[in-house]
Amino acid sequence: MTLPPLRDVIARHGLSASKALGQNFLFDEQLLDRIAAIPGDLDDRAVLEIGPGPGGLTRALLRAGARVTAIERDARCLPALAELADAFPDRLTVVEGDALAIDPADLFDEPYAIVANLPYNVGTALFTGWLSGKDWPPRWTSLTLMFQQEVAQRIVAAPGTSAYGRLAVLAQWRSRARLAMKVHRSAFTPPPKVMSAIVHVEPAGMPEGVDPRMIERVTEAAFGQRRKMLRQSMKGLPGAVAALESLGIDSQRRAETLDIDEFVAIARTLSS
Ligand SMILES: C[S@@+](CC[C@H](N)C(=O)[O-])C[C@H]1O[C@@H](n2cnc3c(N)ncnc32)[C@H](O)[C@@H]1O
Repeated sequence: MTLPPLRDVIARHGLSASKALGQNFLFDEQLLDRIAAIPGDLDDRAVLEIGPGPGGLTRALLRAGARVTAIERDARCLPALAELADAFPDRLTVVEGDALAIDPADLFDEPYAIVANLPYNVGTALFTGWLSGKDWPPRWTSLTLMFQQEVAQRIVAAPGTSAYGRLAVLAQWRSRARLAMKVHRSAFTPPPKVMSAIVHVEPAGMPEGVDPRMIERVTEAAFGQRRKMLRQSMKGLPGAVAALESLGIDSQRRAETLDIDEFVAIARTLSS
């Protein structure tokens, strides 16, 4: 199927990029097809896309065979997306609204992959929300999300590195997170100031006996004062210093030296 070039779609619908909505569009269809391939075979799979804009990534997902539900906040993009829905009958549903105010579980009665190229602040807020859910495994099967490269590195960071912190523990304690692709700033129109990267996350087994809120409280305390020794930074969390001792974790260590299993063990001790 031949679709009009994305630049023509933008020009015809007058979609000048809005800075307030964090709009940086991707036009390179080969790049978009490579991004749509990251979640794996999408043929006849349900996909939630957030922030389709003029529909570049959307058309790549549709080409890959996905059935796409897309949430877009900018009403100016709707006519362009309606044209795409006509070109792929019964395969694209567009929901106008703020993704932060919509529960995706209400839009699907089957598991779905989430794919998005979002503004930084919205992306991080949605990401932490999706990873913090009480029920595990979640209804989503994977997250494929564009971030500023520096944020992507914090998500996949290993212990002992300066990028390792709350985001890494949140993304890795019951999921596998990998940096799937770096995207040069020049690929976007208009180009953002910083480089971007796509992170791919899949749910993994949930460690037993750990309250997800406790993981957050432990990492908040430990990394809240990341330069301090644990015996100092964890003082404010009742039972935490005793938990370190019972687990044989030296309280003179600093947060960034603890691996994910050690954070899980501390949270488990405090959850019981
Ligand atoms: C970086 S652009 C990406 C557009 C397109 N997916 C692409 O890759 O070219 C981000 C898109 O997210 C939309 N957006 C921003 N905040 C949103 C929100 N809270 N809910 C839904 N969409 C949002 C913007 O209007 C814009 O279309």
